[in-house]
Amino acid sequence: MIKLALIQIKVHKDKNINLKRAEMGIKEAAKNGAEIICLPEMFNCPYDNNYFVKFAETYPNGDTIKMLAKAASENNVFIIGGSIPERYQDKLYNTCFIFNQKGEMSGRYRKIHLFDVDLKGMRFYESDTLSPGSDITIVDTGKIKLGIAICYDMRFPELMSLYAKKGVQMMVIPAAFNTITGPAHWEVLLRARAIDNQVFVAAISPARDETASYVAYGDSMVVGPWGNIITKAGIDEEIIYADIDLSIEEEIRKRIPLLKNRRM
Ligand SMILES: O=C(O)CCC(=O)C(=O)O
Repeated sequence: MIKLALIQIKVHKDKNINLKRAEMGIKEAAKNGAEIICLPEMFNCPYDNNYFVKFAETYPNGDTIKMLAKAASENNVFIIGGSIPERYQDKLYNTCFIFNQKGEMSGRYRKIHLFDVDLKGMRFYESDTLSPGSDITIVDTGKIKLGIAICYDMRFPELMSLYAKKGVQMMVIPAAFNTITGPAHWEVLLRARAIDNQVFVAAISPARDETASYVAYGDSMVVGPWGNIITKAGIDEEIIYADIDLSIEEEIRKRIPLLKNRRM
């Protein structure tokens, strides 16, 4: 059994408040026995192109990056650090930093599929300020192999299949769906990707803030490899926990051997 915690927090316009809230959440989750702790997409910065440039940080000296490394070692936990705007050379990325229990960076994932959409009533072009990443990121905690994707990435099944083919046992997806696509697609996509690939899927959203320029959906959840919802948050701030039992995944893969039966 591996104890997982998803920290669904509100994102404020003040970065320091976001860091304090995340730090407190990590401490609480660790005290409750969580071994792997996950934060939401853009947890340190409003999900808004106007803020990405101002809030961006560079590894290893950014405040958020230092806080995550310290929190991982102080609490002896593995942290999937949601995502933050990262400055690298002359570009900005939507990046997830991952730290092991010693506070060492054990992976970094830059969102591959940027959210460039024009929905009725909402236009969002991440590519106005951000550049796409190009590499998948797999981290081994010693107990479980995790694949990282960010939000819109979950709409691209071939990315998730690539992770499954490479032996990933759980997808961790920091995300921030909204109140238009959330009710329509969030749960269906997460359950579908879990069933497609017979993996656990953990998706972590910010809590809903109706006053924000982009209203995140909430409803963070952990889905099992059978497509069942193991645990689910509401729309407010909350930490949810799940016990991950990899023998269930093994059993499901034995019963329906998709990886073996696959012909393309
Ligand atoms: O795909 C969606 O509906 C939402 C995606 C999104 O908000 C994101 O990629 O940050």
